[in-house]
Amino acid sequence: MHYKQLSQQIFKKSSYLCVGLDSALDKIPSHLLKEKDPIFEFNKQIIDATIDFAVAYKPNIAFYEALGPSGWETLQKTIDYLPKDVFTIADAKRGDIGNTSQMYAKAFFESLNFDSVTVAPYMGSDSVKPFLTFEEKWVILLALTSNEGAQDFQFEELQNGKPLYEKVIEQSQNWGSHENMMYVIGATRNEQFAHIRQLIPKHFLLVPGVGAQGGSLKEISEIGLNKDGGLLVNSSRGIIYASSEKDFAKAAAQEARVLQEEMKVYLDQL
Ligand SMILES: O=C(O)c1cc(=O)[nH]c(=O)n1[C@@H]1O[C@H](COP(=O)(O)O)[C@@H](O)[C@H]1O
Repeated sequence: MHYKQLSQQIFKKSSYLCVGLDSALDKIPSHLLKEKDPIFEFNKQIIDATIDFAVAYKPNIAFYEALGPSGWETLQKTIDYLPKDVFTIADAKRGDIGNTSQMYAKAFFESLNFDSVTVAPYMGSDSVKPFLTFEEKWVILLALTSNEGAQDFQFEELQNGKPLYEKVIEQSQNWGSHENMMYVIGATRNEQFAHIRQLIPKHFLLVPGVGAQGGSLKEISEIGLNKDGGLLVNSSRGIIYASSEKDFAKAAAQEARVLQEEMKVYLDQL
């Protein structure tokens, strides 16, 4: 998907919500377990219920890999089920020496036909660039993550006084452009958010960590939105596990609607 198409979808739906499909057999409602493919049935109902409120979907690949070969089938069915006008993110956090990254890119962009994949920057430019050679496909580079362990390396101060995550952002900018690269910035990082936005005013930011991890949609939106939208805010557990009963899809729709309605307020202020 092109930058412009994504931006148009955001204004059409008045939403920059990404629904995280972190779907696990021990978390989905028990009545679905009798289905042939319980996770696909769950995803299908979640997608149907939330599609009016979301512009992107992000299956976290770990949840599918954990199921073995059938998990990959479920993932493929889920991605095929999603309408073509939503932005799809393979949350796989990949990155390796060049020829291996090339294969990861083929797996997610050609075989599964995702629009984007999350990539770790640790191995440097030659591990990321192979992902950037595919038309209309995106790299979403981990920059400043939402988890506690982000303190271990990402905030490490370099000789020039800047934190490591800032170097990642600055150095990676010439690997691609704002039309094929996004950055992951955790919603729990609002103290750093304004400065990051200054460094990369045009890039889309994928922001996980609202809902279950406690990030504030208001603060992130006020700082992070730009004239093209510029944000994809993810919630996984807060939406998909809003209820563990038969009404789970309705409850997911309600959670997604609440986020979308708040997003509309911020978009209308642009
Ligand atoms: O790359 C990600 O999506 C990601 C980066 C990050 O810094 N923090 C983070 O939580 N995530 C992912 O975003 C999702 C967050 O899920 P919830 O906390 O349930 O909304 C999970 O799939 C995480 O793997």
